[in-house]
Amino acid sequence: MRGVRKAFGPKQVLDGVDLDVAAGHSLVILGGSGSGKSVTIKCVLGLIEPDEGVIEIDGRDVTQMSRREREAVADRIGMLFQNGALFDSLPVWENVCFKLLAQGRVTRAKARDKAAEVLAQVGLAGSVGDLSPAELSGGMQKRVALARAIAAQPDIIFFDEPTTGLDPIMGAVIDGLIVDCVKRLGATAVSITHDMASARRIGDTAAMLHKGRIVWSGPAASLGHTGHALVDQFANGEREGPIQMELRR
Ligand SMILES: Nc1ncnc2c1ncn2[C@@H]1O[C@H](COP(=O)(O)OP(=O)(O)OP(=O)(O)O)[C@@H](O)[C@H]1O
Repeated sequence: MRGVRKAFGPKQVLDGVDLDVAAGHSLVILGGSGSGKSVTIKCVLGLIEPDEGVIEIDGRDVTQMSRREREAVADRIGMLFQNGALFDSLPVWENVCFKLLAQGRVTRAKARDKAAEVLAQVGLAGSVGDLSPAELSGGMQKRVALARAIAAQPDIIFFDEPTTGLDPIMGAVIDGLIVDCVKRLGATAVSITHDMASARRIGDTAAMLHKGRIVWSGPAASLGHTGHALVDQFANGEREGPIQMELRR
C-alpha cells in the first residue's frame, strides 16, 4: 500500500498509509480502537474504495482493476471476520464450503466431504458439520470461521481479531492453528489483533497504525521493547505515554 487515504465525511481515517508484506510472510497490524485497521484491510479486499493511493498485489494495482479482474484476485483471498460472521441459517459444513458452493466449484456431496476434511485440520470432528453455528461455543465458532477462511486454499489470508473473546488457552490454540494453516498453505497473512501475546505468536512483522499512518514497523517478537515510545506504551498497555486517551466523564 502506498499513500492510501480514506475519509468518511470530515473524518480522515487513513491519511497516507504505506505498508508492505512479503509473500509467505505474516504481518500483524496494531492500533487503537477506531484507528482504521479494519478500514485498511477492507480497502485491500475491495469492500471500501480508498480516496487516494495504490494497493498492489503481486505488483498489480487492485484499485485500477476491472470488476472481473478484482473478482479473480478475491478468489485467492481468505478472510476470518471479526466475530466469526457465520451464517446461523446454514449448518456448519455449508458455512465452511460457502465460497466453493457459491462459485459452483463443488457439488453439495463433495462439499460435505471437503468440510469434514477442513474441520479436521482445525481439530473439529466431522459431525460438527451438521450442527448450527448457534450450537457452538465461541472457541468452536472461531475454529469454524478459520476452516471457512482456508477451505478454498487461498494464498492470502486476513484475520480480523481472531482471538477476541476467547480464554487465553483457547486463544493460544487458535493462534497455533492459524500458524499451522498459513504454513501449510504457504500463504501470506495479514492479521489485526489487540492481543500482544497473539501478535507475537502469529506475526513475523508488526506495524502500528496511529492517526491515519503507519508510525512503526518491525519484528513482532520485539513488541513491548521496540524502543519506540508510542508502540511500547501500546504493547505494554500503559496509561501514561505519548498516546493520550480522551475520556469523557
Ligand atoms: N463505512 C463506514 N462509514 C463511516 N465511517 C466508517 C465506516 N467504516 C469505518 N468508519 C469509521 O472509521 C474509523 C475506523 O474504523 P475501523 O473499524 O477501521 O477501526 P479499527 O481500528 O478496526 O477499530 P477496532 O479496533 O475498534 O475494531 C472509525 O471511526 C469508524 O467509525
